[in-house]
Amino acid sequence: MTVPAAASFRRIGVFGGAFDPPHLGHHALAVTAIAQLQLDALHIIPTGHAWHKSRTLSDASHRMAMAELAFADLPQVVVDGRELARPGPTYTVDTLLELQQENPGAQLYLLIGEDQAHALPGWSRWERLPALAIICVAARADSTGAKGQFDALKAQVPGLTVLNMPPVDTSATDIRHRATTDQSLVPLVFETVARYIDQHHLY
Ligand SMILES: Nc1ncnc2c1ncn2[C@@H]1O[C@H](COP(=O)(O)OP(=O)(O)OP(=O)(O)O)[C@@H](O)[C@H]1O
Ligand SMILES: O=C(O)c1ccc[n+]([C@@H]2O[C@H](COP(=O)([O-])O)[C@@H](O)[C@H]2O)c1
Repeated sequence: MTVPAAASFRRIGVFGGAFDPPHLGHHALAVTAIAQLQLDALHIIPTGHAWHKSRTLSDASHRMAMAELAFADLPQVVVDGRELARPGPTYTVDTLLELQQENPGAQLYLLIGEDQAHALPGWSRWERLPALAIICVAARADSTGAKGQFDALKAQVPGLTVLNMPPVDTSATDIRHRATTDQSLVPLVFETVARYIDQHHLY
């Protein structure tokens, strides 16, 4: 894969999510993006008011703490709580505009999983996103067979890049279900995160 930005500029990844909890699929995506896109920094951004999710998310403090644990081994990562501090629904376009202002000349890379890639045309002011960041998509193992549609999406989203990573069959939904049914979480999350979930009686 060719790396699209000029080498002299900082390359900043932006990876938002509920992270309720952060799991090995998120971590694999982060590791892949740092290597393939040669990121200088990767902002992990837990979602504030997730207007697009029907369930109530765990408290922001827990999701921040778990994100710190889950990505602790990656020196490029900054766990960034800006969306948690924002009143009202949070939109990615506003986050990218802020990061662009804070980092003049940097190339931003927006990292999303396959499910969100297909939902992209429903995002707030989504047509503005390709001008703000190169959108990079990771395939998901639990996809509903919409893979071929990356081609259709590429036609709609200038610069859309597909990350070269084997799909990781993990979802936070599955982990929360395991927690409520007393199954081990460790194959799907790091031990530190599993311990945190247990200690704080999440899920
Ligand atoms: N296994 C995975 N492989 C690739 N991308 C993933 C994976 N899991 C989540 N993502 C992506 O990470 C981002 C944040 O996801 P999120 O925190 O909602 O996790 P989730 O597992 O999808 O959660 P839930 O099951 O509660 O919907 C989204 O862009 C999502 O597509
Ligand atoms: O900006 C939007 O309209 C928008 C709509 C849906 C999702 N997002 C962002 O996409 C990221 C992943 O979302 P999710 O639901 O998979 O955790 C997270 O940062 C959300 O804020 C953003």
